[in-house]
Amino acid sequence: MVQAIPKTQPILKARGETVLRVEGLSKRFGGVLAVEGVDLEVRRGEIFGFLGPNGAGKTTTLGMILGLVEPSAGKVELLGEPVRPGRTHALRKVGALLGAPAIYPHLSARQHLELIAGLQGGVSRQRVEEVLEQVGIARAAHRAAGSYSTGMKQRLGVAMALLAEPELLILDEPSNGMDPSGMKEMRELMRSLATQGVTIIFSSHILHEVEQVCDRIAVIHKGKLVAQGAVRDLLARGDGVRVRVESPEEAALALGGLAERAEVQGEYLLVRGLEARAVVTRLVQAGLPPSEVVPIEGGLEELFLELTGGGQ
Ligand SMILES: Nc1ncnc2c1ncn2[C@@H]1O[C@H](COP(=O)(O)OP(=O)(O)OP(=O)(O)O)[C@@H](O)[C@H]1O
Repeated sequence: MVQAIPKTQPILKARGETVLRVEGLSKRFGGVLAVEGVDLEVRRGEIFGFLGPNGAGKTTTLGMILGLVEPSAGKVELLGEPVRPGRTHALRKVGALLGAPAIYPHLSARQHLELIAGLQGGVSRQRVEEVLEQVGIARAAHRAAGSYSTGMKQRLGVAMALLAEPELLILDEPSNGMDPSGMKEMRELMRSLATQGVTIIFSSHILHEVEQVCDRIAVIHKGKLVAQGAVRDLLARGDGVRVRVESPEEAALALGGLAERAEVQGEYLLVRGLEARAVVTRLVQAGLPPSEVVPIEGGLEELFLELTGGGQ
């Protein structure tokens, strides 16, 4: 279980202020345009999910945000400061875990953290203990990390990223390789950290994971951003209404421009992005009154599959 902890969290700054702004970010690797014109905005205190199928460009984007990968175009502003590889003060306030953490199997979790504390300087012994509690591995902190489960190793990785009391935590596929209970623990850990004031950006190709824990998400597909917004708004976008009409094709034309999407399905028309009442009103005005109106709860999964062409 994740334990609620410290009294020493630094973040009492205004929730909602922008901590990360990404504009027109692109990255080309030779002939591959891995990231193309991505815009992102992440606000303080939120858990922001960066969702996309394998190879969509998530890791490359996070690498550019962290100043590890030089963008081909566009800009990144972290905590109000432009990110330039190798010389960005704001990066000191950012903790990151990209991929599996570097773990020495014979060292305990506590020894890992003490080692990093020594290298970073200015990190107290008390902070090491706080972080162990914070990620929920205090009781196993004396054991050799080689004996830890995948979930515990990831927690240790998060603990390492938290040592310097970051304002922003960036996690690339933190649940990769975990079983469902490990993934649940990671979600609980993220929630617990967010309530302590840490802003979190994490990437995932698993919709379910993102949907359950995030305030807002961005969906990337083939290097391009295809959606960004509050989870509840995107959920609503996946919803729709199915109407039975005499001529679904004519009805689709009548709704053209008003609805986000209108798709003919046999005798029915599936309409998204427009309330049932507005659909009916418009169809009646067009002389095409529906004989049946059925609300559809598509949800995020349907939207995600549509946006990414079914790719996970
Ligand atoms: N150093 C590199 N050199 C060449 N191509 C690269 C490099 N890094 C990434 N790519 C390519 O860029 C694209 C995006 O890769 P990226 O790793 O950012 O995707 P991802 O969404 O993180 O995927 P995954 O979930 O599989 O890690 C892929 O086509 C990948 O092959």
